[in-house]
Amino acid sequence: MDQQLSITESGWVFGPAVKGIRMDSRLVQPGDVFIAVSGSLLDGHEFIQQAIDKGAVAIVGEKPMGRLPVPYIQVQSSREAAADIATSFYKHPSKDLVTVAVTGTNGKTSVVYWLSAILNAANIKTGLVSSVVNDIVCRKQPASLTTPESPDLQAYLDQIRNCGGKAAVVEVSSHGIVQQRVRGTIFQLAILTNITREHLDFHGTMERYVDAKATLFRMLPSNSLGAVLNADDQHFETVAKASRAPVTSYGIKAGDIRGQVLQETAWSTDIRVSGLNLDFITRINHPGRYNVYNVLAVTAAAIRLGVTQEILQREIPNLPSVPGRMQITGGQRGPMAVVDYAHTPDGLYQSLLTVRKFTEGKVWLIFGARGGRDRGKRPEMGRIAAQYADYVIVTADSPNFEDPQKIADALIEGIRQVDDTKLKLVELNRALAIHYAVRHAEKNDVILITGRGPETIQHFGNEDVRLVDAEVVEEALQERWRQEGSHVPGIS
Ligand SMILES: CC(=O)N[C@H]1[C@@H](OP(=O)(O)OP(=O)(O)OC[C@H]2O[C@@H](n3ccc(=O)[nH]c3=O)[C@H](O)[C@@H]2O)O[C@H](CO)[C@@H](O)[C@@H]1O[C@H](C)C(=O)N[C@@H](C)C(=O)N[C@H](CCC(=O)O)C(=O)O
Ligand SMILES: Nc1ncnc2c1ncn2[C@@H]1O[C@H](COP(=O)(O)OP(=O)(O)OP(=O)(O)O)[C@@H](O)[C@H]1O
Repeated sequence: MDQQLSITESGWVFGPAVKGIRMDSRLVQPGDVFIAVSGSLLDGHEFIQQAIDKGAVAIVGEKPMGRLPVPYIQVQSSREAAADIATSFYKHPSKDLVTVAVTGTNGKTSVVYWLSAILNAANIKTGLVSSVVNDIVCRKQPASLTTPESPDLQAYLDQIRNCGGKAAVVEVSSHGIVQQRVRGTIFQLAILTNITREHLDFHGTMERYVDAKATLFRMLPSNSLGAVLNADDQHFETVAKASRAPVTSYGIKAGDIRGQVLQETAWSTDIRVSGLNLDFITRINHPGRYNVYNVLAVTAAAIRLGVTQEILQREIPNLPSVPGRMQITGGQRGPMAVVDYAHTPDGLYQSLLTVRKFTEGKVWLIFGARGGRDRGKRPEMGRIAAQYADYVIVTADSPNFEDPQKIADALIEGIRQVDDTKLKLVELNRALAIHYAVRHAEKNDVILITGRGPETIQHFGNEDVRLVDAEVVEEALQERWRQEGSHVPGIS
């Protein structure tokens, strides 16, 4: 049996037959090393035979195994080993790139998109790894997790390097940090957007959630470009203390880099940016105060990466839309519909507040909550809905293996605590819920549909149903306009 994988004092050594690293047996191809993980739902060790049948040349796991037809290496932690093996196999791609991590409860994808746009505009070829898409400079691939498992992350970074990329901006979730998906990645800069309630099903307490985020900053080398932190966030001090690297802070109320809001309209905000030798006025063509914070995070990071004030001032007004974030339909004729990915209490609050600002009529909210995720946030989101929307329609998000009615009940409980009369309808069929709102809204009302953004599949147990909020609302609007006797193109 050829030894295709071994561990020596100086690290992992690979034989010539090794072609890739996989943690999912279903994806194994001939020549791959398969790493078996004992997960929360399944045990990867049970898929070792499948991996071998598919051509795995070596197996790594954390349990003793009987005799196998390929070499088996037992380790303490499969996830840690996976990260070490992957960084070694792909020859530490993060060291050859300026690799930037973006973490936080909300705003990660927006910051990843916008920082990479600014860096590309500054002629620094930049790839990105995000929950929406992975852009490896020479092509784009759809994403599944926010932060890929370590072998996939290292493979993406390797591809970015091979495609001539000089920098990579990586969205780092708290799951990703705890599950060692970013172990071994050398970040030059790490950005924190904010920390509010989320994922307590996974972390248990807020302290542990904050600590998971802080771990990313503990990982920053002391000689790196540093940490970029939101000075207005309640957990700023905790995370700043965790960072071994220099801290650059940003904010509206405090921070090394300060944003002063000069003028706000429905769609844009004019800001003056000052501090750290910066002083310029620019326009953010995206709605909401939260996007001022996202842009300030991008600005602080870009400055640390050597981008000039002139480039920032010129490019901030051109920052691209992020799919499924404040995506507007039907504005010309009304009612207007907004699809937004808000799925945390703070995200929902920010989203409703933003929509409220540009609504002359009533605000309709259509929302549900994801099954199998933080249950405690549901009544809180119900309370926020009843407080800031005029009409609330409770529907299904992606229930996964939970009963959609029970999820709805938890949201309704919160709504009832604030104002029973706000609850307009409970309709678990999301398409019907959207059609109902479009049929009943007045022309100057706004219908906000939250929770799923650009997602295409709703999971009901083992059944997958295709549903894209933006497509359904567009179809409903067209139907309404047809009945009103005039057809107007939907996307405005
Ligand atoms: C809670 C969590 O993070 N779970 C992730 C984790 O699951 P797990 O460790 O429990 O794994 P498991 O499903 O029990 O399976 C055990 C092992 O068997 C392997 N397996 C499984 C089946 C098979 O046929 N063959 C096989 O080899 C799996 O690849 C895995 O390595 O590892 C799996 C393999 O990579 C992920 O698919 C799974 O993500 C689930 C689907 C998920 O939804 N994760 C979300 C919560 C998540 O991680 N989200 C964060 C961000 C959230 C945010 O930003 O809001 C993210 O970073 O994406
Ligand atoms: N800085 C922010 N503060 C609070 N809410 C925000 C912020 N930025 C965005 N949001 C809200 O959160 C939603 C998701 O934004 P975004 O995708 O950028 O965040 P995210 O952290 O990447 O989320 P995920 O990792 O779950 O994709 C937006 O649609 C908006 O409603």
